[in-house]
Amino acid sequence: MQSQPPESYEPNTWLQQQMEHEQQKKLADEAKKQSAETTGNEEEEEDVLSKPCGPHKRRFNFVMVRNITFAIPEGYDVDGANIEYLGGGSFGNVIKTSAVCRDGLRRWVAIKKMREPFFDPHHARRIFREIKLLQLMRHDNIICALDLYTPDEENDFRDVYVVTEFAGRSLYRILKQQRDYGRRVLTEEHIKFIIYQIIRALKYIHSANIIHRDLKPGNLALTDDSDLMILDFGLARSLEKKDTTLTQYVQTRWYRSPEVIYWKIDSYTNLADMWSVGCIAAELLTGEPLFPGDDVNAQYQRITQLCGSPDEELLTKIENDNSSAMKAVIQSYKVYKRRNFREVFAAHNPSDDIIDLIEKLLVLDPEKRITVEEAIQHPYLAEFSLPEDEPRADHIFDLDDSQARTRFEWRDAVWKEIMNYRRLSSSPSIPGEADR
Ligand SMILES: Nc1ncnc2c1ncn2[C@@H]1O[C@H](COP(=O)(O)OP(=O)(O)OP(=O)(O)O)[C@@H](O)[C@H]1O
Repeated sequence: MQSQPPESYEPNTWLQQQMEHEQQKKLADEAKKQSAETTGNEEEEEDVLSKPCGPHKRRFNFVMVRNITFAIPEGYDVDGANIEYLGGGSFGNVIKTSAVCRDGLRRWVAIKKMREPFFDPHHARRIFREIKLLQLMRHDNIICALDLYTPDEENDFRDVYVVTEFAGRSLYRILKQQRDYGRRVLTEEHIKFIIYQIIRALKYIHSANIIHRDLKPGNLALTDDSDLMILDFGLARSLEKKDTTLTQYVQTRWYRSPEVIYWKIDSYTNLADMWSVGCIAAELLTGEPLFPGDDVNAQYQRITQLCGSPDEELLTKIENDNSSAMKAVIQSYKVYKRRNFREVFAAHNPSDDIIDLIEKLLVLDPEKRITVEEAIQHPYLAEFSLPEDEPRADHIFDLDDSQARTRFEWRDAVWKEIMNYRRLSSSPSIPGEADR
């Protein structure tokens, strides 16, 4: 059981403190802006920077974007015209700007300000995992942390910022635009290259014993050259570790595998990610989400209408892995036969190979689903396949996140991550860094 927070940190008080903190920053920001406007002094920008603060005594500009105050470190571009709001999910808000990096190049970067990172232990653990994985992953198709900071002092630590390379537009936005304008921008070649890169990244992720658990178009970004990056590792976890607490958050339901939603809740494996790849591949082909169920029952119906109901063998596994009650529930649903995928997708003129791959991905029984190592060798991807350039992780990632911690202990752990963050050559440079 999680220990209770001290009284002064009851959620309401905590929230109130967060809001006051935001308010103070807003006021400071406005005051600085006004003073800059009155003097009209070009050099005023220097004065807008805060005093050195945070664990590394960096200086910050406090910039408002969509009513949210972002602490942007000295050295990053803070010209409002160059700052773009990319979006906000349940766990943070993201902006795009640029910064001169340690290798001398200017890069577009995405700055994510975590939303109330230490609100409760689950939330705090999610932030911890995301930060940990963004530092561990080193792969062309996976986003990694270029900077990790807070403007706060340790005794008043509330805000966490993670900087990653700007990875292009999200696949969600691209697909939505296709639908909105009724015009296809993703060609067959694009689709194949996208699927190849997702599977190439998953080969690495799974070899590190990590399950992503949240693969969906919104977590995949594409550059103008069609280079793909997997974003967002907040829901990822180590394979061996059981974790009941986060199950409720897992994945946008449409891309979730049946064993995650219905029958193996806590013991699913990395094959759950392969189901998500199947859903994404079918969506790329048709332009529409494959299983857009309004609720879990509707979702189940859509899945079984296409993939067929569980057969006797799978029902026995469900009974053994879960319970006979679960088996009975599954049996109470209407029974469907698996459809012929070639016929279902015929209107989109698919190649035999893409249909064969989707059929092998969208298999109800995870033990019979294609693995990432098999998928990357599938004939559909042969055109891009280059085994010597499809790296596996060189070790299993230890997330150090299995023990129960209070949100204050998670906060301490995140503080340590920020303190010990090792900057890359592609990380934004800190002015005067070379002299430090
Ligand atoms: N490095 C990046 N490059 C390009 N776009 C990014 C980058 N990081 C985040 N984004 C975009 O910013 C938006 C917000 O991202 P964020 O991870 O906070 O939310 P989300 O994934 O939409 O939601 P949730 O975290 O609730 O699943 C998304 O549209 C995402 O595609």
